[in-house]
Amino acid sequence: MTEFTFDLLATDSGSAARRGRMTTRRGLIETPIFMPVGTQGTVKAMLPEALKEIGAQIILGNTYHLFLRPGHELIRNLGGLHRFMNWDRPILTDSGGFQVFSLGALRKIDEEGVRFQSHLDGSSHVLSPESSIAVQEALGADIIMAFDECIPYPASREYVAESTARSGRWARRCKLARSQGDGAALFGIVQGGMHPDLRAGSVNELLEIGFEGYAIGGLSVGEEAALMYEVMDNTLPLLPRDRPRYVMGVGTPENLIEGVSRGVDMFDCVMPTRNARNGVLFTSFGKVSIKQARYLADPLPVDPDCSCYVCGNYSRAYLRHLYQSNEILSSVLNTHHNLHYYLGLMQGVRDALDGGRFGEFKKDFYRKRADNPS
Ligand SMILES: CNc1nc2c(CC[C@H]3O[C@H](OC)[C@H](OC)[C@@H](OC)[C@@H]3OC)c3nc(N)[nH]c(=O)c3cc2[nH]1
Repeated sequence: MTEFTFDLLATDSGSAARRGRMTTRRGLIETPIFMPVGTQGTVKAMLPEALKEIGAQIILGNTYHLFLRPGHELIRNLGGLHRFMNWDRPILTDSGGFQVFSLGALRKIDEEGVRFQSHLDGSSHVLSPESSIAVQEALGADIIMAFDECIPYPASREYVAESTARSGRWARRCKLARSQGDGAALFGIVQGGMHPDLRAGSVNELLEIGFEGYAIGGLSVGEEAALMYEVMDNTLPLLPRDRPRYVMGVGTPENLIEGVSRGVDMFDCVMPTRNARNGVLFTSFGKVSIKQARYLADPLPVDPDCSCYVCGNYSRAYLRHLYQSNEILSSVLNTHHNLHYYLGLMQGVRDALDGGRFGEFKKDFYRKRADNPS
């Protein structure tokens, strides 16, 4: 029996946006929510205390990475991933399929699962629905994802259909593989590429199996934003209203606002953390590339409208200096600011939905960017 619930608290009058609350065995999660990515048991450059200070409610871990290094049994023997990384709030782990395809070498996919060579030392491994669930349970994640194939884009309709059907069979095996009494919630992942009928077929199969939540996979794989939104438009209305919807790997601030408008509850993306390490900062008026010469002696904070620790204490000149000097603190401060921006954006969305003014919030979001084309 999982201790997982989802309550729909409010819906927006002018869109499909919704305000919700998840209850997990490690605490509440207010939605819509952005989940910082913590691939190898750390949200890069962030102390857990700093993550809490900026309001992170749940973070992500990666089955593929932790399975290969340091190993899920080692982490289990040390008390699980929460203890290992000193994070006592919820953790969601991906099932590893995507990473095998984006990182693994010489991989071979068949009905059993995926055989691949580690990108670290070339050693051979197999990930299957059963082993992926076992790894995620050993890590102790509070929300675990079904083992699937994230279909590359573009792909032939025939391949999309075959892969989606296989991911459906894998989803059924994942549900059967769960340990009874493990309090984690298992989410199914909808595939189907960019084909509405194959997406609908995938939804129907997952609904028949039954999951605590539903992810839309196979997006943010290089398609145009318009196509991403079209798939959301076709797929989200088919999912149960009383279950969380999670779009994987999404996205830019605009993607989050558009996804919320279409009824998405959960998002994850490496964008705020990866861009931080590359000196690209998110602000209410667009992106700032801190390495640009114009910031050399700029005394202003990154975003004068931002209330974060970084904007309260450091100038653009200093952040540019750190980046140019390749200082470790550059990644720390830039990541702190970018995650504060992403989490703050979603806090603003939740407040707007609570106040019945999401439409105004969305207009204001775009107006601020239009006034300052970066
Ligand atoms: C970017 N576009 C993107 N990312 C997709 C991820 C991975 C999400 C994953 O993306 C990184 O792994 C590479 C993150 O680590 C760097 C992971 O956080 C731990 C995150 O796990 C939820 C997908 N995962 C599955 N299982 N199925 C998908 O269809 C899928 C689609 C994605 N599109």
